[in-house]
Amino acid sequence: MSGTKRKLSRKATSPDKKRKTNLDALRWKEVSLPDRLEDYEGFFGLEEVENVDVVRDPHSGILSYKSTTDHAAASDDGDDDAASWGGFSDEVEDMKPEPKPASKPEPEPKTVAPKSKPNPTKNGKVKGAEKSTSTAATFAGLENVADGEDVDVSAWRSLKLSPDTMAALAKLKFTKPTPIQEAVIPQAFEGHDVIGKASTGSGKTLAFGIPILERFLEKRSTTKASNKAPIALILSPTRELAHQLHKHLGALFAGVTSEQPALATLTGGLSLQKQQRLLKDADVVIGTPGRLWEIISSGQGVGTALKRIEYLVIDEADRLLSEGHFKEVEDILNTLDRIDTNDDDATGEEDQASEAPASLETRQTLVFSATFDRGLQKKLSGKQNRKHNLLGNKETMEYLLSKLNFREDDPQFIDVNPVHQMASGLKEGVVQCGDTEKDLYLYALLLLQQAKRAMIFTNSIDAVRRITPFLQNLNLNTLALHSGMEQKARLRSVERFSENTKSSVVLVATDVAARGLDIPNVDLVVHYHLPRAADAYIHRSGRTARAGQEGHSVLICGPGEVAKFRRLVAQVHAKSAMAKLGKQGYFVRTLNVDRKIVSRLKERAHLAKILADAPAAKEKQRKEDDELRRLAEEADLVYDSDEFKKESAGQHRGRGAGRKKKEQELSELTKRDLGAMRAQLKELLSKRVNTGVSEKYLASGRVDVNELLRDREGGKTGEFLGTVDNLWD
Ligand SMILES: Nc1ncnc2c1ncn2[C@@H]1O[C@H](COP(=O)(O)OP(=O)(O)OP(=O)(O)O)[C@@H](O)[C@H]1O
Repeated sequence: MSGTKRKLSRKATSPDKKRKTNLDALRWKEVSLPDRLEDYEGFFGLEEVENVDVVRDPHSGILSYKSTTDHAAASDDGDDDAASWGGFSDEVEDMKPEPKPASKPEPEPKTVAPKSKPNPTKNGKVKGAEKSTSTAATFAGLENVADGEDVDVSAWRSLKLSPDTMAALAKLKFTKPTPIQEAVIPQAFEGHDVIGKASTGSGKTLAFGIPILERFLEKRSTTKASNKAPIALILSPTRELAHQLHKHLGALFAGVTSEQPALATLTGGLSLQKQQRLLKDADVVIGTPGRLWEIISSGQGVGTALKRIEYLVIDEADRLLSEGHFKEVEDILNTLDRIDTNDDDATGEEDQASEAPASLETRQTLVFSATFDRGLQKKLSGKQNRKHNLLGNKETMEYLLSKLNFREDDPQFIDVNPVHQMASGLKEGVVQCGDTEKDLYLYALLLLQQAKRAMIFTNSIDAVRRITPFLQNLNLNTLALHSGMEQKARLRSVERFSENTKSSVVLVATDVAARGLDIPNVDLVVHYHLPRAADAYIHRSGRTARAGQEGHSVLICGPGEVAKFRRLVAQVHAKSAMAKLGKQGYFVRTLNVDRKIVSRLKERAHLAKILADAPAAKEKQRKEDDELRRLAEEADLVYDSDEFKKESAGQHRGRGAGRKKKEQELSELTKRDLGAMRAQLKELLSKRVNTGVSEKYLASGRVDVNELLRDREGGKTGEFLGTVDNLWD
């Protein structure tokens, strides 16, 4: 099975009501499938359409489709169900732009630079949203914005934005630009290529989103509908980030009162046909390299259309190639850059006679991340930098930049936080514990913290699979996110974690969630495993303390991880350390979690762990048994699993023997054993835990993590790295 299946349902109608139409112009509706079907490889979904007759020509035998009502066929302006798709699930809010005018004036001749700047509003005040000076407003607040109230957006005036964009910003209650927006937007308007670095959660999305919107607004009055092509392509390393970008940009575009840019997001795991249909009408295309290349290489003029983009944006650039997208990224860039002399492009598509010349000269490239190699700027300007690359991503970034066809010799390098890598409102801590105590300490930390919403990062999918039921067994509302999950389930987890920002919820994830995800009000990030590289630590920690808010990042550190963590912290805080030289500098504080309290949680954690691990151990055992039985049958032998286990028990020695024994014990637990444990755990969870301090109880979270992480003037309590003098030890 492959692709989306379509089902036509027939209804009798009089022939005079029928309109001949083509398949893509019909109003296809998605049919919900049972969950088990979603895992079918290559099967993206089922769509159906009503009020359509299939008519066979009596002479030629050719089939055609005739709509029996005006509603069956989607109008040419793209007003179909597919065009309304966007955001985190197939049913999410409608990002569909207003219907477009039937015709537009001729396109303006292409200019090289600078791009013309839009008109500012007179006083910077925009009707249409409430007055606010908050810079911590987020897109999540958009739903609450009431039209008809005033928001003072005069701080944006120096950027000379159009009234439409000013109105859109007012609706978002974004009263002033963030530093990266203030620095990048004028450069983009002047036609420069930009490489932008700013800490996590500092508003990089709008630093490129606003110039794209301005260009769209400027162009829309001069572009003929028939000559329409996307003006921007945004490449994202992960699917989640691509959908996040769609949501953010969609929220900005939705504030434009006149015609809005249409977004198409192309990611794997969701319907290919739907995305291809959206693409036809798109002004701004967001894509992950794999799916984007799949669509470009399938032909249909997509590569040709994308050659005309005026903005190429690479978000989280230092991650793009490390996601294994090397080949696709290269193919996409080659397609964008190829100047077609006669007929074929990379995909074998025929060039359209009406195609505008390749936009190589006018296309600007905007590259962003929170973590770039410190020596990158010098490299770019041709100076050799022999220093070590502290973030370990030099090669991939250098390679990517060498492949990008910048318009200028020297792109503008904008680093708005050269000293501090981490968000300013972030406090970092570490909990030290034994290797086998991590689950227990994680539970203790989640109970002790005042925070309600936490993201737990692990280095493996297996760990996510294990920790999620462990925490669920302890009555913590826990969701999972990893790349082994079916795409819709991934988006559902993010959506459920994001949607109710007031409830207590924990998201356990691999690094697939480390970048770009902008989920409001995450109070705590926990690194269950030490991240493999410093940039991962920065991006994971950056899921909290966003948009000027406060947050905490805590590493649960086993004995074997201490030295590596010290090195990692030294890398991340290297420049801050220089800046603070001679003064006390605590970058990461030890959280002295009271061992007495932890020991009172031990029994709960032990039971929860058995209950979480037993099903997986049983499943593994079942698979092993099946395989051995099959092999025995092939050899004409009788397989007795009990006998086999007894024999092999004696053989398991050395590394992994303990784990194997534990797995076996778990797999042998009966339903009854597990039921008894569940009852015991329930009993324990119903009781409060005495913290031993003046008869205080843990249930309400008596220990304040914030207090533990507070800077103490001259004091050494809770210090992890000590003074900066020791930083390089
Ligand atoms: N000018 C502004 N005023 C107030 N809030 C803003 C402004 N610009 C963006 N934001 C908000 O800041 C939050 C973070 O923005 P964004 O996701 O663009 O950060 P980022 O720098 O791309 O982060 P990351 O590096 O983690 O991807 C978003 O919720 C966004 O709504």
